[in-house]
Amino acid sequence: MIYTVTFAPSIDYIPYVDDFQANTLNRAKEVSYYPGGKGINISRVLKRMEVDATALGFVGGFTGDYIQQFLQREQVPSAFIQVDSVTRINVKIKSQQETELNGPAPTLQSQEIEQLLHFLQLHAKEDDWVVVSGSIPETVTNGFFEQLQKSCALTGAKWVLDTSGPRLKQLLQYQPYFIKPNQHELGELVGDTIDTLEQAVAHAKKLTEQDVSLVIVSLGGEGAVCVSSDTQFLAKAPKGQVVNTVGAGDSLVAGMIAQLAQQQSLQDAFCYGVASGSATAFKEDLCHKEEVEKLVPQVEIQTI
Ligand SMILES: Nc1ncnc2c1ncn2[C@@H]1O[C@H](COP(=O)(O)OP(=O)(O)O)[C@@H](O)[C@H]1O
Ligand SMILES: O=P(O)(O)OC[C@H]1O[C@](O)(COP(=O)(O)O)[C@@H](O)[C@@H]1O
Repeated sequence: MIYTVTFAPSIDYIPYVDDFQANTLNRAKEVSYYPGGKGINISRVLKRMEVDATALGFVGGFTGDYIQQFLQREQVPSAFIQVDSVTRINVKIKSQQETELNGPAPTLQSQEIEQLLHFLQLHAKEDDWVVVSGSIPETVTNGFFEQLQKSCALTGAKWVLDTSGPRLKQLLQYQPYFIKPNQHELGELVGDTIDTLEQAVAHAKKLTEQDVSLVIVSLGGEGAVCVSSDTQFLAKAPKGQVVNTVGAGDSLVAGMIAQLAQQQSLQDAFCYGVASGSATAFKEDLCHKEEVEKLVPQVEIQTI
């Protein structure tokens, strides 16, 4: 079983606007509302790939109800903890460019966080995966991750971290199996600007020498690099008409884990992950299995 943890779910509100301008009234020609937050996106993609996964996290208010109903309709298994605060709405304006405005993560009470930890300690067993993705509220202390690491070490479950900012740096000491920063997030993590592939690979390599087994750096339309202690791959992304890149990174993570959990090789899993990211970038909502499989042969993988 794969458990996705979204501390800060969202409704992704997507207005499509011709020629968006700041400081004036804009009118959207169309809008969409999707359940969002990185772990929730990963769970939705895994469901479409016919891989067992349960979405965990914290939801509240009318927005939380919307997310739960949406996931139920798609038959995405979930076991959310209900909280008092209203789940955030993240705005993703699609115009000539994409402009995003994400709300803050919720403030969680210590007993709510404990409830999640107990669930994971009870359920995550050997060969299971715990994927912690997206913003992490400040009230979720490092102690949570220390306990999660201990529990995974005891059971043989793997835990994965896809977050950004200072928390990514702080949490590496708890040795997630893999991380997936994008180019910008890797730069923030290592305190350097990443302008070239060589820089991305060199920094990723250093990270694998410290706390992480695997580092995937996603490079948007360029593809991604995958670095472990003994392998280095570059995958060039397929070319296509980009419609909406929200959730592309989450789809990459979902595709990789889906394959790794089915004992596929790292190279095949990475290729499938990159195809999944691109399949999502080429449509409005998240990718489906058939779309991913059509793109797999177009991903150019090379050992670097
Ligand atoms: N313009 C694009 N064309 C083709 N594939 C894309 C494009 N943008 C993203 N992708 C795919 O999605 C993956 C993740 O995208 P990226 O934007 O790097 O992640 P994030 O959403 O986490 O910032 C890329 O590695 C690539 O496979
Ligand atoms: O928790 P954060 O970092 O604010 O990110 C949440 C946002 O990221 C998303 O999960 C999309 O992530 P990616 O584009 O990186 O795959 C949205 O659904 C959500 O609005």
